[in-house]
Amino acid sequence: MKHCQRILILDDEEALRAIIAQRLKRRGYEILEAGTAEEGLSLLKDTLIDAVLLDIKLPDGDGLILLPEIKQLQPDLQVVMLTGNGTIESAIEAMKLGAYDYLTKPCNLSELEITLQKALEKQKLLLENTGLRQVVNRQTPELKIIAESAPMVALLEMTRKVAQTDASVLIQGESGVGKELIAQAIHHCSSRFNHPCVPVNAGAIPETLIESELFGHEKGSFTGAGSQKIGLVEMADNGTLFLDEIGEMPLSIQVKLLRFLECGEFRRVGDTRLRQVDVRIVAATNRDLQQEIIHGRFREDLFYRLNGLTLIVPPLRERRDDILPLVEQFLENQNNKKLLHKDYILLPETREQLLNYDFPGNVRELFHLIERGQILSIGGRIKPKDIWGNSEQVVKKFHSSDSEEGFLDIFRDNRCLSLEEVEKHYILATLKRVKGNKSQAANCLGISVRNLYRKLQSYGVVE
Ligand SMILES: Nc1ncnc2c1ncn2[C@@H]1O[C@H](COP(=O)(O)OP(=O)(O)OP(=O)(O)O)[C@@H](O)[C@H]1O
Repeated sequence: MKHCQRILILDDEEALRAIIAQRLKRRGYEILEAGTAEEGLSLLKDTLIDAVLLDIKLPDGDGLILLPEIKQLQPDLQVVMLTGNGTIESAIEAMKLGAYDYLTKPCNLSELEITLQKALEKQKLLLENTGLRQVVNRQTPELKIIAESAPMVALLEMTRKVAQTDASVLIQGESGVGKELIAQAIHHCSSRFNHPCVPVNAGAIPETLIESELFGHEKGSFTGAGSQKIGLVEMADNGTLFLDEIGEMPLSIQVKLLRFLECGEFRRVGDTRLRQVDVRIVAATNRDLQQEIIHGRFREDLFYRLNGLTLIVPPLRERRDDILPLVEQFLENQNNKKLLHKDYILLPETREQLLNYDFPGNVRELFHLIERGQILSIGGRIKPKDIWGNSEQVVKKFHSSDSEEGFLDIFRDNRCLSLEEVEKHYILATLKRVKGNKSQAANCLGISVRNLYRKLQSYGVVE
């Protein structure tokens, strides 16, 4: 998927074009040539160009008049003017109109090469800055992953190995286990670490907007597209694109994503030109994609494309050695951020109960519970009831889920239920218990409110 920079030489002197083209091709640039303004403009309408070498005197036009037209067609590209003696004043005028620099003929090829190189660096910086303004960069400066248990130690070892390759990675695991953290670790340990790691949450973007979020759009390409927008795939150029909750990607977008993954090429919405980027793909899901394929909700060909390497993050209940170190790290972080009272300690019975709890919402639920414990504790000593409410509730929590009124009824007639059905019943019972308060229910379940909404929508409970 490597993208080489493309330069257009727009000059009517064929011999000069040939010399410059030969030199630049040797440096790895892709070169296009045009001898007239008309030819140049027609190329710029169909092909994305990174820089133009533009002669001021053309047989069918003036470079100074052409310059604003070029900039209008492709605002990001850089223009270096070529000028004969006596037209230097025009060249200075061109710089006022937005040209990057000018060179006088006869050209010194080394100088020309350096000028173009600088122009292309500027263009890249401009693109990155636009990207940064548009993306909420959620990368943490120092990535601390707690891994005391044997399964997590093994997973981190695998993560390090996977990071050294450029293969697509699929991270699987229940909600809140730390899939996003592992994705960030892959990026940070890879050779792409000083380029962006851009997250895309397929479940959080409305279906009608996903394509333009991913691939960008041109001004006026649809109602509401008031300005040109660079898509997330372009922002991730040379870095990593993290496709979170890939299982929730609508089928219509899955086709477009597959095409992009196969060749690294895409089109902005409302643009006919093909663009190319070099990105590494890391995807994550808490769904069983094989099941999704069987039910026709996920494309098999996309699954095989994404599934270059698979990492499975185990649920917290299968790696209990991580529970207390995670709590310690959470408390330490909050102290560092000076959010709360300094010395919080877990009473021995609190530790005991945490170690025996099953955490359906995994690490995210653990952190929510500790946060609640901190707020309700007196003098920084976190008791079980600060975390789980009164002791009666605590006992109920540990007896599976009979705190959720009516939940156990679904098992009483020995019905055989899929995990999805059990989850649905549990969620609805929890919602009933908290009298429909969705943020409280999400908190109890250890999932985000957004995630809860999506699940309720899929049950047809909310619109
Ligand atoms: N091993 C770990 N060490 C430290 N913090 C962790 C670890 N695992 C998860 N966390 C923290 O738990 C929270 C949830 O993790 P994360 O968002 O990565 O989970 P996820 O599996 O991507 O969840 P979802 O499926 O809901 O998107 C985050 O605050 C994350 O920093």
